[in-house]
Amino acid sequence: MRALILVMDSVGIGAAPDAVNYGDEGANTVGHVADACMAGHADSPQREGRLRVPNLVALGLGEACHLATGRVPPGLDGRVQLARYGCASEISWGKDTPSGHWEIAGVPVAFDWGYFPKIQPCFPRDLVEKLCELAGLPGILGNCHASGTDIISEFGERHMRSGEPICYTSADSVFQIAAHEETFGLERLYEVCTIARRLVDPLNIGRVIARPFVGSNAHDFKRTSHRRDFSVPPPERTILDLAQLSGRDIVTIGKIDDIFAHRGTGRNLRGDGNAALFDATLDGLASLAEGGLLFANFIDFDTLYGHRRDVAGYAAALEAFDVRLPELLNRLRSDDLLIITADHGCDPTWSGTDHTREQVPILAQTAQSMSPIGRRAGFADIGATVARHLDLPAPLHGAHF
Ligand SMILES: O=P(O)(O)O[C@H]1O[C@H](CO)[C@@H](O)[C@H]1O
Ligand SMILES: [Mn+2]
Ligand SMILES: [Mn+2]
Repeated sequence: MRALILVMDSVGIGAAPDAVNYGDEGANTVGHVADACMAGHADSPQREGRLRVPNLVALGLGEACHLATGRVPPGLDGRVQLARYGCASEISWGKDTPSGHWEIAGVPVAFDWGYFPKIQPCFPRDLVEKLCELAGLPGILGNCHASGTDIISEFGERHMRSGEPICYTSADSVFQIAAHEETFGLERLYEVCTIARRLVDPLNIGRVIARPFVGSNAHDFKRTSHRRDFSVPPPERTILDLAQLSGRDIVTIGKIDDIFAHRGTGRNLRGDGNAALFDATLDGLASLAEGGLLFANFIDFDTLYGHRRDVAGYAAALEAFDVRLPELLNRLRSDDLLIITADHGCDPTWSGTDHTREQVPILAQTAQSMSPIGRRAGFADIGATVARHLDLPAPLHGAHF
C-alpha cells in the first residue's frame, strides 16, 4: 500500500468561485486550451487538431471539468473507467505554487503573503541597499514586475557587463533573481539568494527564486534547470511531516523539496523537464517501500507554457504527459493510491503572464473502496485522503474522500 500525488503544475479546470477577486472570472486553463485546439488555433510542428488526452479522460478529466464549469471541453468527452474524479477550489488566498502545494499536503495558508507593489521600483529602497551591501553587489537591474524570459532579454547583456543581478517579481509573493550561470556564477547566485531570503523574511515573502541562464546575447539567452526556490517552511505539519514522523519512505520528484523547504521531503529526484520528471517518478515508484509516499511536481505546464501564454505548447505538454500515463498505471499495485491534481491555474489564453485563480482536478486511481469525490471545498481533502490511505495520523485540515 503506497500513495502517489502527481501535481500537474498550473493545470486548472475553470475559474474558482472567488476568481472575480483576482480578475480571473472566466479563466479556464484546460477548457481554453481544448477550445483553441478544436478551433485549429493550437497547431504546431509538435501537434495538431483537437486535444488528445485519452488516458486523462479515462481517469475522469473531462468529467472533472464538467463538475467545475458545467461543460466538458471539446475532445475531452469519453468513457471514464472508474468514477473517481472530482474538482476542488482553494481555501488559501494566494494562487501561488507553495499555497497550492501546502494545501494539497493538508496545510491551507491562513495568512496573507507579502507582495511587492506593481510600481517601479517595486522593491523597498532599504531592501535593495542591504542586499547590495551584504552580497557585495554594484547594484541591481530590473526592480519591477516582469516575465522572467522578457526581462533577461532586456537586461541580460547589461547584466553580463556590469555584474548587477536582475531582480524582479510578479503577482506571486516572490523575489526573483536572474543571473548568468557563467559570468556571474551559479554558486554566487545561490549565495545572493540565501542573503535575500533572510532579508525578505520580515516582509513575509513566500519565495526567493534563483533564475540562472546561459547564452551570449538577447536572442539566445536560455534559462537552465538549475533554478532553485528558497521557500519559507509550511506553518503546520504537512502529510510529508506526518509520513516522516511515522518513519515512512518518502520520495519527492522535482521542485517539491524546495516548495516544502526540504522538510519531510525524503529522497529527492530531479529531472530537467516533464519527460525526465516522469522518468524520475517511475524510478521513484520502483524503489518506494510499502507504506511510502511519492509526491511529484510537473513544472513545464506552468513555466514553459502557462506563463509564456503558449497555447500550442501547453496542449503538446498535456498530450506528452498523457502518453506516459499507462507506464505509471501499469506499475501500480492494486492497493496503491494515485492522485493526479494541480496547484492553481495558468490559462495561456489569459491576459498578462500570471497564474489564474482556478479549480483543480482530482483524479484518483486505486482498487481500494472510496466514496465519490465530487466538488471539494479545499485542496486539503487530498492530503486527508492520502493520510488515511497510508494509515498516518490525520492532518489538521481537510476531510477524506
Ligand atoms: O516569468 P517567470 O520568471 O517564469 O516567473 C513565474 O514563475 C514564478 C514562480 O513560479 C511566478 O511567480 C511567475 O512570476
Ligand atoms: Mn505552480
Ligand atoms: Mn508559475
